[in-house]
Amino acid sequence: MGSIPTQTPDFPVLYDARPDDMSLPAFMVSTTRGFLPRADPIVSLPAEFDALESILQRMPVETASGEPGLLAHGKLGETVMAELPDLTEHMDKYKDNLPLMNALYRDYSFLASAYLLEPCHMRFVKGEPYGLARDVLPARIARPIKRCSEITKFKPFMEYAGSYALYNYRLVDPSLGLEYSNLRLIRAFERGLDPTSSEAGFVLVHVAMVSHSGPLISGVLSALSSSSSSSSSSSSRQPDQRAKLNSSMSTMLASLRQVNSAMETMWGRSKPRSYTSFRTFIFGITSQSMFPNGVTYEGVEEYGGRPQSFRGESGANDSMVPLVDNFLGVKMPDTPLTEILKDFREYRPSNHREFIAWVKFKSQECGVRDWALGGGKDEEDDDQEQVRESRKLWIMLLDQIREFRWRHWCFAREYILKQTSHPTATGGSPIVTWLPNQLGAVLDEMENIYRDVGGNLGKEAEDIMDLVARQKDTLNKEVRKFCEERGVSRE
Ligand code: HEM
Repeated sequence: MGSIPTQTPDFPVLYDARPDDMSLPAFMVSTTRGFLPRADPIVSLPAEFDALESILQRMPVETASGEPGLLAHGKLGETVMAELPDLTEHMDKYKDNLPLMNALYRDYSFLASAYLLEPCHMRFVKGEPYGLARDVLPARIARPIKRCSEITKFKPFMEYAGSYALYNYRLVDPSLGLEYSNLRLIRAFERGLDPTSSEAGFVLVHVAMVSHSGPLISGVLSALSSSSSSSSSSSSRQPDQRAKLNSSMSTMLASLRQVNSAMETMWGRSKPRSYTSFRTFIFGITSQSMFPNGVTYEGVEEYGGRPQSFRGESGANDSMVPLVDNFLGVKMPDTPLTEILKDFREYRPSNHREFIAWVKFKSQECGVRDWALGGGKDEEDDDQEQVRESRKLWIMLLDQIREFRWRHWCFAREYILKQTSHPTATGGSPIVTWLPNQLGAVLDEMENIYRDVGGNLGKEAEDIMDLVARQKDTLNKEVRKFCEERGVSRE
């Protein structure tokens, strides 16, 4: 890996995503592409993998031509056993091309999930419970997925960024870029190769949201650099640093507003009633009734025949919200549900994970929160209007995270809770209580901060806080109702 031109001396965030550099991992944080891969995903595999390509094209319930595919007839498992050789030996020829390794990881992970969950899908379409999935991944899938996951540093199971969502889009016309109507899926389980399908809408709305994350990252970086004084002692901050902090937070706010408005398009692009039919294939192994004893990865020496367990792909592995949580230092309750939130961090591209951890460390080291909220020594020296602006922006940033998590709770209600009684989400979290754990924490945080700074932040902030009080009440009632109906505990 050559030297990388970076934005900050502390963390190698790219300001040039270097799309043609195949020696770098596909996913590295950049101020231009944010958390999207450095270049649009590789679509085609080398000829040695033709057998894999052929099965993947015939695999979806509805193929690109509109014909029923292998999963429509429950024929995937036998086709894999009849046609797919173990291609692991070809993988290492390409190991220095990390984006290509990522494409192979995506494709093997699609095949692995479809292979394992095919029996559950066949029961689901007959209106039966999921029952048990296959619990042995044959060597012809297990060995190559293990090898490319080692090289790409993903888990050897489908992940959100590296596979299902962020490495699964192509552009119809490259000159039109990431405009929504120009996006198509590369791989699908159900009807996703039709761009108007709910499966395509579900995935592509994630891509559309993340396409706005570049300015979020620039804003965070510049807010952190404005907050660290040259001597790292808060008393030496200059007045223009607060102006820079405020303008950086405004940049973050503008980006989050775009992310949230892209999220709102989910309702029209992916229908609540269609979600459960493609979701069968994105469940993980961890905490799922379909995999009571994990999955054995045949032929993978390192596992010595011991069954493995991995979480399923989930937006919970996206990096935007955790980035802002860490920048703002949002306090999560000390509950087993928060432990799941921490575990989700393990399922991200390693560079995203390191960046998010670095932001947490840096934000604490610089004391951004205290300074922004006017609790530091500088308060008397700073222009009071500017301090008030910082406080308001802080509340407004939290409000964007509240909005994201509130809409999310509405998604969970409409796409999942009203459609199915299966108690566990794709990532393996308990469906009724997990999202409210974090949403409740943000609502509490907003009330605490607003109270501690003494309010008085203007009409816009007052309206936000009124909404917070109402949503807190509604959330409590809804969670209580769902818990009672389903007989689950709130913790
Ligand atoms: C129909 C749309 C969606 C549904 C039904 C849905 C469902 C869920 C569920 C059930 C969880 C709990 C974690 C788990 O999987 O075990 C979750 C978490 C999460 N999802 Fe989604 N999701 C949707 C869309 C999105 C989109 C578009 C994004 C954008 C990046 C996203 C980002 C997240 C995040 C960040 C979390 C963690 C929430 C937190 O930290 O409080 N989701 N989602």
